[in-house]
Amino acid sequence: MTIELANIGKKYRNEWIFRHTSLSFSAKESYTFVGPNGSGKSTLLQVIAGVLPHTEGQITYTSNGQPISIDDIFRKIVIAAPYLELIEEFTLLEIVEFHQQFKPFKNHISPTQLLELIELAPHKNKSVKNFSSGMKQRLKLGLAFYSDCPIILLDEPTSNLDAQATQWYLNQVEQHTQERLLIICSNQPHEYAFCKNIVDVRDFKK
Ligand SMILES: Nc1ncnc2c1ncn2[C@@H]1O[C@H](COP(=O)(O)OP(=O)(O)OP(=O)(O)O)[C@@H](O)[C@H]1O
Repeated sequence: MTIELANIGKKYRNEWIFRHTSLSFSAKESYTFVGPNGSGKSTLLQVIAGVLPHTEGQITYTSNGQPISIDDIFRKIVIAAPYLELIEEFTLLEIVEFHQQFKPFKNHISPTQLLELIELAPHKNKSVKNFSSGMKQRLKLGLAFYSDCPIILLDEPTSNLDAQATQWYLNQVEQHTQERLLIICSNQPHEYAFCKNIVDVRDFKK
């Protein structure tokens, strides 16, 4: 899958967050959006994910040379981000089962198997509202890494992760993103050191 941004802009009230943004994202490549706090990384990521509308310009998603409509793109993209909430009243197993109805896991992995793989199985009947922030982050990342989607978007992937969980994240990136288009938003070089394409969003502040 590829994504093409042509002259994209996003405005909140009178403020352009980014403008005249033209970028190409290729299949099986990794990209990181960098820039200081408030520079527009998360906004750009959410526009690409289709969860925020853009103000001007055009986004084209293509699979095997065929354009994909915005209505179908959500099945191709998975996003993990601090501001995207989990359903707190659900147990861990219920969340995973719910997620799988919309975005099935790779290799027909079952919800129970997923919990083993992301090392959260002992907590399967616990309400997610009682999870620590690091456990929630591991769950969001696990759902993203194991979903069978060609595009994976990660915002601040190691926020709330301890050193051991950060190493787990780096191992998962290596195992699960080689064949996918990966876009990260980050201010932490250790979470994107492997990434070849760095995009500074300050370049789109005009
Ligand atoms: N719903 C909104 N309404 C108005 N302004 C908003 C809204 N959401 C974000 N912004 C503004 O858009 C700008 C970019 O925010 P964004 O979260 O994209 O930055 P960021 O680069 O991801 O920052 P950080 O590194 O702190 O996560 C900020 O000035 C922010 O205040």
